[in-house]
Amino acid sequence: MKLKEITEGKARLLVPDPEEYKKEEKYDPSWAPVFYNPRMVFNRDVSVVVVSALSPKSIVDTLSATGVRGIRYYLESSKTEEVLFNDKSPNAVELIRRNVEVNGIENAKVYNRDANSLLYELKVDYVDVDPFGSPAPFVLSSINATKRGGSVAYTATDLSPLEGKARRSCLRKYYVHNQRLSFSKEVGIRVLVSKVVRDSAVLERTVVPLISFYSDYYYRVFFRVLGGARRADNALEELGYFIECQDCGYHEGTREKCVDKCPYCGSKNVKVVGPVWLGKLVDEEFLGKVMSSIDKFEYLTSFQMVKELLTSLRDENRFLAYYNLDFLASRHKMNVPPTRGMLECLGEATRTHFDKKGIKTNKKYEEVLECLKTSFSYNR
Ligand SMILES: C[S@@+](CC[C@H](N)C(=O)[O-])C[C@H]1O[C@@H](n2cnc3c(N)ncnc32)[C@H](O)[C@@H]1O
Ligand SMILES: [Zn+2]
Repeated sequence: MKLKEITEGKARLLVPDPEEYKKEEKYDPSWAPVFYNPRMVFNRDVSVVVVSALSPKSIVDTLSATGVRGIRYYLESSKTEEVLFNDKSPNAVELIRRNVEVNGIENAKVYNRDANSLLYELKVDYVDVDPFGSPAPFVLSSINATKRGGSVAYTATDLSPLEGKARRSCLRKYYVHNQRLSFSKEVGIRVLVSKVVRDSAVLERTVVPLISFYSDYYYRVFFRVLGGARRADNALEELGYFIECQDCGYHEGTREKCVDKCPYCGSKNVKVVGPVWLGKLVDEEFLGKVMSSIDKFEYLTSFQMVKELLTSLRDENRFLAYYNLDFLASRHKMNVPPTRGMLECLGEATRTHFDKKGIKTNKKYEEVLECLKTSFSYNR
């Protein structure tokens, strides 16, 4: 394997040299013998910051590839007592061993196993699941491998099922009846949380979302894992459905599955999606802890972006499901209103990191529509 040395965060890493694996001057990380994607640096930077607030004693980097995550958590988050690395690819394992040595990681164990079978043999404080595509095949085993009170994180890059484009795939992987809605960027993450809540309940455990976000082409969610059938039952109570009227643009989250007409305008042209997570996507106390120690991560290349993301997550956490202004305006045959004007008009409202054209508010739908008309007169 032709390698190149790079740095990411505080780690020195040997990764496949992209120049060697190009095809017709193009490069895709999946063409190299071991996967390393520079587009995921932001995901890893946020993860380093979050894992630092979790301060786990033992970590498993379940799908390690180059080992970058486990190495960075050890160097930048907390000197954990034990870091376990795993990948089913022998090439990856060889590279992980070299990278572990280059970075002087003591207490590392490197496995060359199928992730699911390994996870059923472990109990650790923090499990990281960063797969190709969907994390669904690893949810049960990773929840099982997390100690009570510990944490687990998932990356999902399979946006097509999660956002309701690949509907059958969404049903297979997540058992959610999904379809395209104007706020599907947020629906997608709530489909993922719903799956993790339901799988945890099977094990008489539950999960509390600590930090959940969307970026670029993936979702990332960190959960606290708690024990107890009663808690699992309570979490299931927070699942429900989104309905969206295709005529007037009204939407809501509801426990009611059989909605056949729009509660606002009476139209039958209504889409229903679910079961989705209708609870909070962020634990505000935990987010406060993360933000209070953010300054020690000033060295991160994406430091400003991480701060902006955390601030946005804090601001939008009190609202459920954003309105996409393009969609609303098109339903009412109007020009798209200025976002600033809408925010000023509504008062109790915020932008959302899910969508540049999105706003979140808990104002009544009548008021949203009123602002759609008047927001043009606000200062831009
Ligand atoms: C997206 S890559 C991981 C990237 C890495 N976490 C990072 O941040 O750069 C997924 C890795 O999972 C490995 N993999 C896929 N299925 C697996 C399985 N069932 N058990 C163990 N490893 C697996 C692949 O070989 C690949 O290296
Ligand atoms: Zn309607």
